[in-house]
Amino acid sequence: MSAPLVAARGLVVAYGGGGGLFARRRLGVPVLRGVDFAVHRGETVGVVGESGSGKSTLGRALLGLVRPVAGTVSFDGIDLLGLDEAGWRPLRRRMQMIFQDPMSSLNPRHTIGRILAEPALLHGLAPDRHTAERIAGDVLDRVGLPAAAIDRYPHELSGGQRQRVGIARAVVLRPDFVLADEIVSGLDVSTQAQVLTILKGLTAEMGLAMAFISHDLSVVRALCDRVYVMRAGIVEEEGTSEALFRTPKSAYTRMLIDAIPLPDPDPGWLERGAVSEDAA
Ligand SMILES: Nc1ncnc2c1ncn2[C@@H]1O[C@H](COP(=O)(O)OP(=O)(O)OP(=O)(O)O)[C@@H](O)[C@H]1O
Repeated sequence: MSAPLVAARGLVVAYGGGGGLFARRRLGVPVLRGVDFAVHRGETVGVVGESGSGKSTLGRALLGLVRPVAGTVSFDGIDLLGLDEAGWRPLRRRMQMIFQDPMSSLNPRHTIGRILAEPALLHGLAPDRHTAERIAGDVLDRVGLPAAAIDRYPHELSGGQRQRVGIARAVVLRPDFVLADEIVSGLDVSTQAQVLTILKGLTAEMGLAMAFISHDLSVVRALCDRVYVMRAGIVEEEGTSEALFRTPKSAYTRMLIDAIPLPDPDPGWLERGAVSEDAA
């Protein structure tokens, strides 16, 4: 297999060091305790595990938002831990995040058009405002929102529509890698299916790599090529979705799978999720 696009090796993260002279000595118990992780180009990788197992911390470390005390993180072969601000600049466009709560990550005073057009201008994907607005319109259309949404504000949209904007804002920059952390957990099941269908289509179309953090194993099963199971800061098990859900190796993974409320009788739900759009 080709070299991974995103890779972490021996990752150790501990919170609570604070500042001060003896900060290093005061590091708390590690939240990640030697994690190896990789996402290849075009691959959607799930990260599951019980609350507090370190999923979000792993995601933050991959984007350089927390600094590990040991281990390495690389993106497209570049050692992220050795980068200064100038080194990060060209990478910021290429690594994007979709947040759980788009309401708190979208500027409430900006229209959807501005929220989408500004990053395109800022990162030089559009030479002028007119082109940026056209790009914004195209992306809105791609996530199934009507053209009129361009003049709306985040609070004027439904939760599902806002999450489509969150996805649009991530992909408008044509990134190589997207981190999605619990992005559908606040939505009802049918809206979840619509949002995930859009995401699945976009990753396939754009050849996007994605790390998809979720506590919902049935969603991960339907969406992800490969899965990491986290437990108390380590990778308990890793495998293709097919193998891991069919024949889990560890008792912990089996327990998580057994805890899925009802076995999905219809594995095709994700493909058909976009049938009833809430885009109006
Ligand atoms: N900023 C922080 N400062 C201190 N401790 C933190 C911080 N962020 C997370 N933690 C702790 O690190 C551990 C792992 O948290 P993390 O959010 O990575 O887990 P998670 O698997 O994503 O959990 P959840 O599914 O509940 O979001 C938890 O014990 C949490 O309390």
